[in-house]
Amino acid sequence: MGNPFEELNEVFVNRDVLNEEYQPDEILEREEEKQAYAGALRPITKQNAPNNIFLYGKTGVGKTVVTKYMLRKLNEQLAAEEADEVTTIWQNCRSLTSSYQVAVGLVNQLRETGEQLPDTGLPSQTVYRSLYEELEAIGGTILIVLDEIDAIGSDDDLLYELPRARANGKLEGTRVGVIGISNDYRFREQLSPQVKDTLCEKEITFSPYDATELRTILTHRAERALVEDTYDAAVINQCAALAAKDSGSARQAIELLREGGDIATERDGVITEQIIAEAQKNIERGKIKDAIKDLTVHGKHALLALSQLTEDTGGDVRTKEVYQFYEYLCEYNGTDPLVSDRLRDQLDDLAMLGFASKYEHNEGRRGGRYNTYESNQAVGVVQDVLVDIELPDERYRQQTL
Ligand SMILES: Nc1ncnc2c1ncn2[C@@H]1O[C@H](COP(=O)(O)OP(=O)(O)OP(=O)(O)O)[C@@H](O)[C@H]1O
Repeated sequence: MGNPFEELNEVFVNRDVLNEEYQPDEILEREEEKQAYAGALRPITKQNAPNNIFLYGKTGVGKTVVTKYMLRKLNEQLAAEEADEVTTIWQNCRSLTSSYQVAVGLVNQLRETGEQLPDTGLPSQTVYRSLYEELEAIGGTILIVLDEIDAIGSDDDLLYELPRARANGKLEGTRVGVIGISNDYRFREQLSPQVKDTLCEKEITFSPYDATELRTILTHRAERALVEDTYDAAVINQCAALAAKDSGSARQAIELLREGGDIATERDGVITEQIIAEAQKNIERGKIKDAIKDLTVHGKHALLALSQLTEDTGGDVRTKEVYQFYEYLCEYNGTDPLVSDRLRDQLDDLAMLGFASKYEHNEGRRGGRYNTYESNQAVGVVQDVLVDIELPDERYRQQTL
């Protein structure tokens, strides 16, 4: 028997080209956005104060990749002119839900391990002072990129403070510009007028890609990632069309091609349209599993109970039946169950998230009004993900209920 690795039919020349972290040397199909970005960054090349820039667009439409590209090009330009390069600080704000946390995140990026600030407990002004000290120590022009800036919510005074730091005498030798990135347009709308005026000094909107644009981006990647003749134009078109129809996200299109490549490598080394259809199903299944993992502990118990009952009864499960099994399941696993009204909320949430369907019944005076639920997920899939929750075996279940 040969080495199992030799049995694979490799389709990739360089699979990393289809990875999220890959930095393409060319940005395609974003000419207008690059122009607008260059315009917004231009004062820096003239030794003037930087603008603040706000980028908005749905997920996967190139906000990050274009920003990284533009910052690289900016420094290349400055180096060519023998001017001082700018310093960039990239802060993802995903789990940072206040100005305090973002400021601490920034300080800690700039400090050694032993000198980190605590996540809570200091007065905000102390944290801001530390931040200004760190920025002043770097000097020159500093661009602070706040990715997923919407996480900061309404606690946005850092976004007021930072751009005004120099005007307010907090910084002397340093110029700071903020680049905020978001895929939530409501965030921009809810900003206080003063913050909006400064942060959104220059705004660049990234629209979803259409199928033609995605085809260009994908073709360029495929030429660098895949062995010739392991795919054809129809496969590229299919990935582009599926992603354009769903989200307009280049990430989704690239992911489809990568997953297709993985499947083909385990088969006969050719990516076909059928394989891309399979890849799409795999990715969707993966997303469902991730979403189940993200449910609250009660959401998980409720979903497991509902999917088991859906399988046992064929669907249309009444709330009180779900409750009975849910309560039992919680106790079996050592979790305190919610009261039945709160379980109803959990079931409504599951329906809203697409995990379950809810049916409203009204049988007039005789039967009254009631709801039934049905799980859209097979109990096997749910149980595969929720390995921590034990489902008692059927005989035991029948006896107990
Ligand atoms: N115009 C483009 N040319 C080449 N690659 C692109 C282009 N646009 C997006 N990509 C690729 O698509 C993927 C997603 O892009 P990116 O991370 O920039 O999206 P985003 O808008 O920042 O999304 P999110 O809001 O989810 O962070 C990356 O792998 C990126 O390299």
